[in-house]
Amino acid sequence: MLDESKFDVHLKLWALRIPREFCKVATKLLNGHMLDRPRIKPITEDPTSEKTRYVILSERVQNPDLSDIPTQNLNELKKLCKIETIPYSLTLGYSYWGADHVLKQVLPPGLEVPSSFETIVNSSHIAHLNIPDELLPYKDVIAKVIYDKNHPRIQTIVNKVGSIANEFRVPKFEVLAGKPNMVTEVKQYGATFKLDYGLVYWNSRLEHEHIRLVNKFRQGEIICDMFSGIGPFAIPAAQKGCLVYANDLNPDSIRYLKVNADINKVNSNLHAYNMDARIFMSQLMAVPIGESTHDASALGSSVKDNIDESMKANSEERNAEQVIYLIFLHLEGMVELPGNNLCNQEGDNISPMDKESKVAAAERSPESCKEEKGSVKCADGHVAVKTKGSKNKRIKTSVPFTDKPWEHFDHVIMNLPASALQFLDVFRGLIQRKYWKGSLPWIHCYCFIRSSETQGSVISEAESLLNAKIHEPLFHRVRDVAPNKAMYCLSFQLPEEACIREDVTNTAPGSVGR
Ligand SMILES: C[S@@+](CC[C@H](N)C(=O)[O-])C[C@H]1O[C@@H](n2cnc3c(N)ncnc32)[C@H](O)[C@@H]1O
Repeated sequence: MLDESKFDVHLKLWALRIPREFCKVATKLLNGHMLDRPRIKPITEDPTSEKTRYVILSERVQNPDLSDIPTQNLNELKKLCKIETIPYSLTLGYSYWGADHVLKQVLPPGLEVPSSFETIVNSSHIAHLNIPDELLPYKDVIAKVIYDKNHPRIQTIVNKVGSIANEFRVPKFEVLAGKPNMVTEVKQYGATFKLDYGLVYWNSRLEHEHIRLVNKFRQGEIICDMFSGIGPFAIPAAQKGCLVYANDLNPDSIRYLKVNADINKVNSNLHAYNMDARIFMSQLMAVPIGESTHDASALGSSVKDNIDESMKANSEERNAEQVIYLIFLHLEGMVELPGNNLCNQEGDNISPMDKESKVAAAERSPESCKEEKGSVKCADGHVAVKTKGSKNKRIKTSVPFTDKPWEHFDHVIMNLPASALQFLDVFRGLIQRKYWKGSLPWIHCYCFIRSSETQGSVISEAESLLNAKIHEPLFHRVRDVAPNKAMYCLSFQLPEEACIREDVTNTAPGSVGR
């Protein structure tokens, strides 16, 4: 327990009682001789009369004859009004002192005082401490003081326990003071994110990176976010008018992603999935039974609309190919085969090829565009995103979504820096030439580079996982995470030799180029 009375400091001062209308002129004449303490007003009420005020004098004014104040100033004031000198006691208690002052007295000398903290963002009510080992015996008192000094802005004080070892990248926290409420709301560039800091990954320091990457996307583009978290890339991309397929292994992240899609009114162009990223990409590229194919034999052409009727007959075969592909990856140790939990948040069938459970734009009446959750879906699959009444910078546009990722997607985001590179082999033979339209996608793969490593070594690793040469890779330094470790974003266009498979019946999927 903290004995708050231990911090009381009693000051014996002098004050001048003056008519209240002379306060302003007295302030000028007594400049430099009034009490000068942070957060304390030197002119205060007179408890005995409404018509007078106390001007509290500085600790330096020791004599009741006021000989410490220049006589000329004092005489000028006396000429203007009647002044009366009275003793004035002031106690500066626990509530007056800042956290730094209090903790310096509480902690043993020589230990650094941890009066600063990080909130998960400025507007958040959660203060996040990183108490070093030598201060752990004092963690409760540190938390109490920081809580008392920052309440009500701060309502929960947490301390990170251990290092992040779990696959969801969620730090463990212990609540040291305040309400054990880890649910908070943060804002980034016009988007609102609700999250439970104890259940999902969140890092405010990535704010600039989120927006940097999203700025590269254009409205109407199709984005696959393999490790989406609660959506700091996915939601702004959807706001911009992209169609986003977002996935995360952590069910809580996907729960909050859906909440955030609702809050930001982008449900109509964001699909959320909860599975391993490898399975997600494979499922995304699985072609549905009965799906008509296009003669898209040449990569690089933008629109192919000659329907190849003969391919329809092969749809069952293609569906079987997707199953073979997953079994193949499983046998290779690349994926866990999906169990019953392979569904998205609404419990839909996992496959994005299931048109019924996805954007049903094509099934709508051709005459009308229907308004739905802040956007307008039209029969031709166009989505017009509204801006009215929303603070968010959503783009008013008409977006020609294909909603057939096996035909085309533009960008893949892979923000799992500790191991995203290892997932690059999922792109081997992922794209079937006969369905694909347009240019090949860009991959944005986050990684850490230690001082012992080079960008060249990262490229070598990526090329060996893709089994293809990467042309014109781009590295962007995101931030330093430790003295000899930095986070980078490696962006490159997926090489054709890595990702294209001609005919799955002849070539075992996933084995392309091995
Ligand atoms: C570093 S966080 C990035 C989250 C978000 N994209 C962001 O920028 O804040 C990595 C995310 O990957 C998820 N994750 C980890 N392993 C995964 C896997 N095998 N498949 C899919 N998601 C995974 C974690 O749950 C976590 O939310």
